[in-house]
Amino acid sequence: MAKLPIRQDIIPAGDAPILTVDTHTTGEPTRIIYSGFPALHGHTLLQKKADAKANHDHIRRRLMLEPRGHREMFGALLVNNTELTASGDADIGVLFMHNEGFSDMCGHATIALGRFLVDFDAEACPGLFPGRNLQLNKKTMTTTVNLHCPCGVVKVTVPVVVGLEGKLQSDPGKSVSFVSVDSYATGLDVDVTLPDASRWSELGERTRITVDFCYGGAFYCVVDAEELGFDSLKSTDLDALRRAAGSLMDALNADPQYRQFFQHPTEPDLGCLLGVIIRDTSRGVIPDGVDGAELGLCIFGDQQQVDRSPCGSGSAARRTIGHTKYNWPMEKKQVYHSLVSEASGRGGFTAYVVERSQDQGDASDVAGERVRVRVEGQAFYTGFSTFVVESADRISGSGFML
Ligand SMILES: O=C(O)[C@H]1NCC[C@@H]1O
Repeated sequence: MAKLPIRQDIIPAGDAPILTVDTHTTGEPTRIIYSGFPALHGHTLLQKKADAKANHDHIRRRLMLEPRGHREMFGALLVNNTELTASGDADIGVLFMHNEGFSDMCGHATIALGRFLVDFDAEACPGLFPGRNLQLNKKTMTTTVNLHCPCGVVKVTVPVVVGLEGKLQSDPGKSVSFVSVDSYATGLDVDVTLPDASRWSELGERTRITVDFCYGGAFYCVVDAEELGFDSLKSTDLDALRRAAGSLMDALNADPQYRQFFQHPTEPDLGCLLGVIIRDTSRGVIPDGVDGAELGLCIFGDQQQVDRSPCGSGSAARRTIGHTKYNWPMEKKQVYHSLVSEASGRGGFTAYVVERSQDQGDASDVAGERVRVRVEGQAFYTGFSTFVVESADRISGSGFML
């Protein structure tokens, strides 16, 4: 363990110290775990995810929840050997985690990982990404990393400069981008009936609302703020929005008739509704060089975690809705703002369709064609940590959330 600033032999309780690099992407944290997490059993990334859930969830809780984290923390565990790194289809794997479990795609974390996977010092992280062989595109001054996420391979493009000793370093002043897996709408203008137990006060007397469902590496229910009974996203009580999103999620998960809108065509394990994205198309600062903007709020997971970023996988899903429902031209660049980027005028995610997917799969389970969406955003380093649990500490080993 690195030299500690205290005169104390920290005797970790069983587990090795865990080393992380902390980042934020438009305010949304990503705690990148690069050393100390127990080796995961299984050949495939999804098998390793199942092992992490079954046998090491206490460590997820330790790193995501208090006192080391908080209810809005997000994490990314690097996995340097998966079935796709073995086949050469990916460079390195990742498992995403948050305050109540693991998720299958995360765009804001992917943007942060793009920088870290270019920047990390191989000597400080022995064994991490052993096959790292970054190719420099001198014309665009970028390099790419093929990231194996649970949803599939995501191609990450990182602007770089040639830094110390001629090694590539990410350029903190430019946006990292990624091209996500096939994105497609699964339901447009779907009527949802809300049972009394799943209604919220802002609905008034209404018992039905109309929503869209879309996949952008994770499944989302996308709905306008007004449809939920809120006049906008700007001056609204975040807890009221959290309650409404939680009630809507409960109603969608409880009623089998809606299951069709978030079933994965090939991997049952990926068939879950990650969150609700509340849209306010009346707002959104339009930066130079883009065609449109909208404000949104991604509320995800069973604990209604609130994404501070515009949500990368959600931006891919929403841009796909623009393509499918509103027939936007593929090259139309839309900026997706969160409350943080709207307030600061910086950090919106730009998304546009780069291609129609070659394999349109089984058209019966989608509400429009499958497309590939590029999402761009900026991430920054915020800290570097060594996390331990002292052997006498009987409180914090598995985290807690009040
Ligand atoms: O940016 C994203 O895609 C993620 N942010 C939190 C919830 C989503 O997974």
